[in-house]
Amino acid sequence: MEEAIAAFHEGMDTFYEPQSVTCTAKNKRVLFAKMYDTFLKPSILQAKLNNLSAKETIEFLVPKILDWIRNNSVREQLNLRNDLKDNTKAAQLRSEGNKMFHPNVKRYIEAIKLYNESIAFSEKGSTERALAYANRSNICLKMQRFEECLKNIRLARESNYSGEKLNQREKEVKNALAKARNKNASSSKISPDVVEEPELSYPAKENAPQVANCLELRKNEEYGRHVVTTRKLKVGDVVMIERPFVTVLKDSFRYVRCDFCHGERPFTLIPCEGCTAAMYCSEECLSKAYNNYHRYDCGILRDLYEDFEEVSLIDIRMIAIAITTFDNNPEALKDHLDALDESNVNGFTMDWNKATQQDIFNTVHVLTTNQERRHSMFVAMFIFNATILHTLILERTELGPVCEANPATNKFLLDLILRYMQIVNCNRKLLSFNAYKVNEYVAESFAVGCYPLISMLNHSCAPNVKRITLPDGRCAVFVIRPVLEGSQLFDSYEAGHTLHEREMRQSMLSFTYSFRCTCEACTFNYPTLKVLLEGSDVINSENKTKHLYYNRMLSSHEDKKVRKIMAELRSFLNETPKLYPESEVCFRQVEFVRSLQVLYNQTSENAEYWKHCKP
Ligand SMILES: C[S@@+](CC[C@H](N)C(=O)[O-])C[C@H]1O[C@@H](n2cnc3c(N)ncnc32)[C@H](O)[C@@H]1O
Repeated sequence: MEEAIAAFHEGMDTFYEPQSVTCTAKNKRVLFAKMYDTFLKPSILQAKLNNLSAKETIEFLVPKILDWIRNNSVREQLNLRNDLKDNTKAAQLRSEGNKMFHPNVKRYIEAIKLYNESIAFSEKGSTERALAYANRSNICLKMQRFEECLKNIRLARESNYSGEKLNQREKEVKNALAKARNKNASSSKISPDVVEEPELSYPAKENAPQVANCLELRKNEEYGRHVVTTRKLKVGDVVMIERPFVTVLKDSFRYVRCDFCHGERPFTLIPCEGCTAAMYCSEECLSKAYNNYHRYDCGILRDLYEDFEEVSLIDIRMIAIAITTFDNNPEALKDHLDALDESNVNGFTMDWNKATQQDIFNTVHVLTTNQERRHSMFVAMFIFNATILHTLILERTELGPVCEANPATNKFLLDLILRYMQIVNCNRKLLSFNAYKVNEYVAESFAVGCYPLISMLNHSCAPNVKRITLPDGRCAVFVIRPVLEGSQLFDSYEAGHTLHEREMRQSMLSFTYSFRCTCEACTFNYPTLKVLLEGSDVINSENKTKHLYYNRMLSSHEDKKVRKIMAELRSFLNETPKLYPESEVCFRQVEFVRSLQVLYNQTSENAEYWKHCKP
């Protein structure tokens, strides 16, 4: 068992960015391991001896885990606490921001993040809030973001800013703005290089405008539900473009992006007045977020970010969306689900043109949980997390009194938290953008979400499609290897053979997704790019030269150049008689994917910010 726990930690750390796993989240795992050793192990064994099904095992374990959590002061040990505004903390954060802002330091991006956090912690109308906005206006001025500077001056005044400094700054900004406007009016306008949005390469299904009509959903013993193409597909084809059902920002973007639309708006974020964990780009996003989900995650969001892994964050947001979809009435949601015939829900045949929010919700509710396949230890860990989350929701949201009055609703809520935790665990996808790291662009994820139809794609370590996040959060599925008519489409669950060794991929896939991968890359042990690069034959050295050339072009991030090489790479991949995984084909495919990211992912404005900062 220790091995399983070690694999569990290792799996988590290897694949889910250890830096994003907070100290308390690690504590929580240690607590879980303690509980496992003290009493869970024999209980699970007993469930096995009694031949209990996964569902019965859960019913059997829930009360035991609940008792253990209550009797072992788990909440205190995890330091879970109400999220309150705190002007002292706000002042501290602002002073750290000032250090970053200092002319000798000039780390404006870090300073902005700290000022934003200070704004989030400050009380409404407080001097602290006014000062943080005023400081943010100063950075805007330094970075020549004049409109945003004026907005911050307005926000500072609305927060009762009383000093003189802002009048002078406002004058300065207005002058600079007038000058900039005159300059723009007199200079000839250069039209920006607009990259067209990708579109489906084939007519859409009549019932589902987000899917090409050549895709069908099938089901078999080996793969469960899976997606097959009824026509041959070429590299570069776009076969799905789907909107996520739910998304959650990653921790490191909370003070940079809007919690609702996820736009990168560090200079103008405004805080939620109920918590310190969510900021928005506008009153409109703030109110949409509140009505769609935040009324249920407001009181617990900070604890979720600090003490739980991302699965729990998305889980709670899904619960919140589910309840708001049913007019904030958990009992109506329960009645709906009691009456739902899950086997009849099929996102590929449903009419999306007429679908209600409730129909769309059904497609997510029936995503796979893998409950029957999952190792009991992991089921127990989900129960442990779900039980803590359930307690927090009861204590800190309006669902508390509703559940107290109705034990059936109370149990339903816990069951739902547990179900969605399992769904999220094996269906979540990363949303990516082109981040700028001092002097180069890299693909990075800023959020995690769930998509109803894209979730039907199974995994291969040598996939034939690639998901690309578009700037509005939709995900486009591009073909990256020629696909024969009648074949299955395979995505990669962030475990491609070009990056990870077989052993590592297989342990992650079995750990998170509960299946043993038998894809071609696992069967024939395809090499990683590193191994291919280290090869020293003549073809490889030519290949390396080309790889360096393509990388240079890609890192220029110039649309025209990238579009040209994207077309070149696509033709090569469609026409080459060489077979995958010959090194040339692997390299060109990796470069092709990068060209799609450069062209279609949203590109951070960070490169622009850095011009004003100290390197
Ligand atoms: C995102 S879902 C994919 C759709 C799923 N097959 C279904 O029926 O809903 C992920 C789950 O599908 C199954 N799966 C994905 N790729 C697989 C593969 N290559 N072989 C077997 N099962 C796979 C695993 O159970 C995995 O946890």
